[in-house]
Amino acid sequence: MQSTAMVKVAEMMHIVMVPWPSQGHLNGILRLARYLVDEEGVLVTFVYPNCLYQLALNRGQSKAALSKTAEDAGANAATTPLFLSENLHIEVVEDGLPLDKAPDLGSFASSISTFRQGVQLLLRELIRPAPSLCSNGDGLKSYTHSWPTPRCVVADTFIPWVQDLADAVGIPRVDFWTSTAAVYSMGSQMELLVSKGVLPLSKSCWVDQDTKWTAIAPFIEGAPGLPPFPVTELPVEFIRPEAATAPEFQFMLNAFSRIPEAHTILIHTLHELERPVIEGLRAAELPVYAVGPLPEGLPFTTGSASSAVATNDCLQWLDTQSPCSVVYVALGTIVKPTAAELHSLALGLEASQRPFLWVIRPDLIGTNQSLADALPSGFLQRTVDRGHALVVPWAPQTQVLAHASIGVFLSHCGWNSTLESMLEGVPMVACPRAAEQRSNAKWITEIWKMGVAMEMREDGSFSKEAVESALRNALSEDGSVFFRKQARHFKQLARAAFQREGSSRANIQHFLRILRSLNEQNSGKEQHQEGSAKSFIGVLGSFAS
Ligand SMILES: O=c1ccn([C@@H]2O[C@H](COP(=O)(O)OP(=O)(O)O[C@H]3O[C@H](CO)[C@@H](O)[C@H](O)[C@H]3O)[C@@H](O)[C@H]2O)c(=O)[nH]1
Repeated sequence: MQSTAMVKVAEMMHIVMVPWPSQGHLNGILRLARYLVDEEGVLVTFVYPNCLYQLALNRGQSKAALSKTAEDAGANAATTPLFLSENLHIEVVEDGLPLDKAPDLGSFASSISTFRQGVQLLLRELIRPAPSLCSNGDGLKSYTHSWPTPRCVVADTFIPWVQDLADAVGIPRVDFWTSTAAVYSMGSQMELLVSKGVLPLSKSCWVDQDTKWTAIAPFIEGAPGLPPFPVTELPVEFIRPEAATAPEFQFMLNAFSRIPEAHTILIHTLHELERPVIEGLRAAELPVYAVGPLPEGLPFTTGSASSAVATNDCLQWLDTQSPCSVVYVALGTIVKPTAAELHSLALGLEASQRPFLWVIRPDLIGTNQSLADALPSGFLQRTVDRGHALVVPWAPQTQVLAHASIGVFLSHCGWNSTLESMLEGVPMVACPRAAEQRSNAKWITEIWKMGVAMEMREDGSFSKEAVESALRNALSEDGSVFFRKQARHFKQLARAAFQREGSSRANIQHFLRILRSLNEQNSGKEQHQEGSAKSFIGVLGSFAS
């Protein structure tokens, strides 16, 4: 006889979630998983790419902390499902990526088949009607509990092949986008821009063919919800001179060209932040829903965020600083400033005469270099040794930003960092380096006006003077009052998103109603029946708001 708990589980909605294997992409979707489980009573099977799992362990997270059961703590991470809570099932899947460095688009492209195969096996396993207790011999374990067939697979926009896997098992793919609606809108135009011959940019568009950042190309028109904008605002991978032959370009083109196949699109943004763009995307018949900024959930969502050493070092040092005085500097998990840029940052920070907490990841320092070698001569003695600064390999960023001593966040404008800064009402100094960060920086500084843009040279590099001047502007008496007021306004909006009447909460509930309705429509039908995807579109239409 089934227990009451088992009966209840059988009635619950089950969703599979697949991130793109990089920290910046993992964080948002993992937060969504936790939210669905904790607040909406959904069962989630979450694919955790092995390279990120190992990275989290290496950064000081104990296996026991990653997995809440004693059995899992001693088991082989690559093959063992981890149970973080009764209703959140983490499945570590081999991704073929190197464990010693953050994966880039290039390395991911070459290892794609390993990850794809792992996800495919998992999906097939989950769709099996009856669970079994033994290993299936493919390195994946079968479940020991009977969760219902997944209703959909939510996957990062960068892994569009999940569409094929979802089609094969007869469930819809839901696209999860980890950046702004604005950049999604730009991406939705990529195929068209290629067919019109606008992209890849012709070499004649470049002032200097060795320069990655400066283009004299036309404005782009027609992106849903966006006014015409200069081509240089497109993500760097779209426009760099070597784009035509770069694997990243084809990779992006492939990802964005499969947008129309997704049954619904969840964007990790806030409706109130990007209303015209979201409305423009909907008018273009893209079923988008803003579902951010998702609250931080799992302790390991930010790598070593809960690593006791990093947390204590940073927070204790921040406790010794005056309110709103400290510059927090962190460039995310991928961006690699050049040696000259590291020097400009160091000297600009020193010249600003403000206390600072600076994250310098180990991979930013040469293999045979020490931290001191990577920085200007005597810099650490003049700053850290005198108690004016702290330099760490990794910081508990969300806790740092929440600390009362933080005055400004000098950031590369990665979207997670931007949302985290917004959630704490911290003004920003924008130092975009790659990907879609130039567009994010524009919104932060020109539209939301919650920070200062650092002046860039034509080739996209920056000087010590640019760092110093941006910090002085942001922290000047007038500047700090103005930017803090703006940042506080967005903090309120961001925090309201998941309150009772909050827009993102309502959007998530709306999305779940669509899935439930699909469930009802399909009840009594075969799970693998062709056409379930089409009926999903029908249901979506009837819910469209
Ligand atoms: O010392 C650190 C440094 C980073 N983080 C966390 O790591 C994440 C970094 O994410 P993000 O700010 O988005 O930067 P990237 O890792 O560089 O993210 C990539 O992915 C993002 C999401 O698509 C894009 O917006 C970026 O441009 C792209 O570089 C954030 O949650 C941070 O809290 C820490 O916890 N501690």
